[in-house]
Amino acid sequence: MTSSNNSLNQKTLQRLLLKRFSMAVGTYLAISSIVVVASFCDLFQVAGSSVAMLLGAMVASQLLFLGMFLSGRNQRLSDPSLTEAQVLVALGLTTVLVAMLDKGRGSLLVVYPMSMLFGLFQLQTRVFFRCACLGFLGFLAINFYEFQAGTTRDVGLVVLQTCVLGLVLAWLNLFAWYMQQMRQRMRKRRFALQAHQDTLRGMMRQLEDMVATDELTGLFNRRHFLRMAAQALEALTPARQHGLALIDLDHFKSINDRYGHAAGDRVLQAFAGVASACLRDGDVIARYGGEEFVLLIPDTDAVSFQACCERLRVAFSECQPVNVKVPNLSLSVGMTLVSMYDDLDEALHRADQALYQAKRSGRNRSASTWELADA
Ligand SMILES: Nc1nc2c(ncn2[C@@H]2O[C@H](COP(=O)(O)OP(=O)(O)OP(=O)(O)O)[C@@H](O)[C@H]2O)c(=O)[nH]1
Repeated sequence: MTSSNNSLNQKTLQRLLLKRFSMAVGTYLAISSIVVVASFCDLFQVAGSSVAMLLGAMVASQLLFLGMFLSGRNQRLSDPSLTEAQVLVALGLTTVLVAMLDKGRGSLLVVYPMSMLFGLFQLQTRVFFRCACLGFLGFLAINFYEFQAGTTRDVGLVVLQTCVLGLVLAWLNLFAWYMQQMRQRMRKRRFALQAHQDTLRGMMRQLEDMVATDELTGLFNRRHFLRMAAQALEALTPARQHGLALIDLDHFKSINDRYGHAAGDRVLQAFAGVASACLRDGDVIARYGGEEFVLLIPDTDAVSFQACCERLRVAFSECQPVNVKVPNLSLSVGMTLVSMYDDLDEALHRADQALYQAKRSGRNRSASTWELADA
C-alpha cells in the first residue's frame, strides 16, 4: 500500500517536473529565436559559427536534462527537480550569450533575471542568492576581461548595465526571501489546521461512541443495535440466516428491592461482562432497555444459535457481580431466526413472544419461535 502510494507520488512528481522542464524548453526556444534575430541584425561581435555553437550548447544541455528526467536518474539526486543545475546552466549560457553580443547586450541582460525566476519557488533563499551572485560575477568577469583587453567601448554604459543588473538581481533576492517566508507561514498554518482537524475527528469519534454506547454496561444501545441489525439484514442472502434473541434478566425488580439499585446496576454490568466474554467478534449484543438485552448472531442455524444462548445463560447463572453478593442469578431468552426479506420489527416481535414463553414456562431458560411453531 505504502510502496504503491510512493510510486504513485513519484510518478506525479516526475510528471510535474517534466511539465516544468517543458516550460524551460519553451523559454529556451523563445530566446534562441531572439538570438537568431540578433544574429541577422548583426548584433554579435563573433562569427556566426560561434553563435551556432551557442545554440548547439543550449540544445545539448536541454537534451541532457531531458535524458535525466526520462531515465529517472534525477530521482537519485538530493534535488530531483534539478532546479539549481538548470538555473546555473541557464546563467552560464546567458553569460556566454551576453559576452558574444556587441550593441544588443543591454537588451538581452533581461535573460539573467528570467533565468533566476525559474528557481524562485523551488530554490532555498541561500541557494537562490548563490546563483544570483554567480550570474552577476559572470557579467562582471566579461566586462573586466573586455576592460583589460581594451575593447570596452562605453565605460559609462557598462557601469549603468552593471548597476541595473545588480539592482534587479538584488530585488529578486529580496522577493525570493519574502516568498519563502510566506510559504513557511502558510505551511505552519496548514499543519495547525491539520492538527485541529485531527482533534475534531477524534472528538467526533468519541461522540459517535457515546451516542452508540449504553453508559452503564458499555454495550451498544438500542438505537445503534437497530441500525446494525438493519444493515445485517440487508446483507443477508437466501442461503443464510441470522439468529436474533431477546434476553431478560429474571426477577430483576426483586434484586433491586432486596439488594438496592446499585447492586442491580452491578448485576447488569456483570451480564455485559459475561456476554462480551461468551460471544465472538461479529456477534452483536446491546442493551435493549432496563434489564432487557438483544443479541444478533450472524450467519447461524437453529442448533448453533440455541447452543450459544444456552452458553450465555449458564455463564450468567455462574457469574459473580463485583462487590455484591446476589445469589441465583438467571435469565430468560427468546430466540428467532431471521431470513432474507424478513422485517426487523416482526422478527423482534417473534423473539419477544418466545421470551414471553420462556418466562411463562418458569424463567431461567430459552425458548424459540421454531419450538413454538412445532408445539
Ligand atoms: N438497578 C437498575 N435497575 C433497573 C435499571 N433499568 C431498569 N431497572 C429495573 O428493572 C426492573 C424490571 O422489573 P420487571 O420489568 O418487573 O421485571 P423483573 O422483575 O425482572 O421480572 P421478570 O422479567 O418477569 O423476571 C424494574 O424495577 C426497573 O426499575 C437500571 O439501569 N438499573
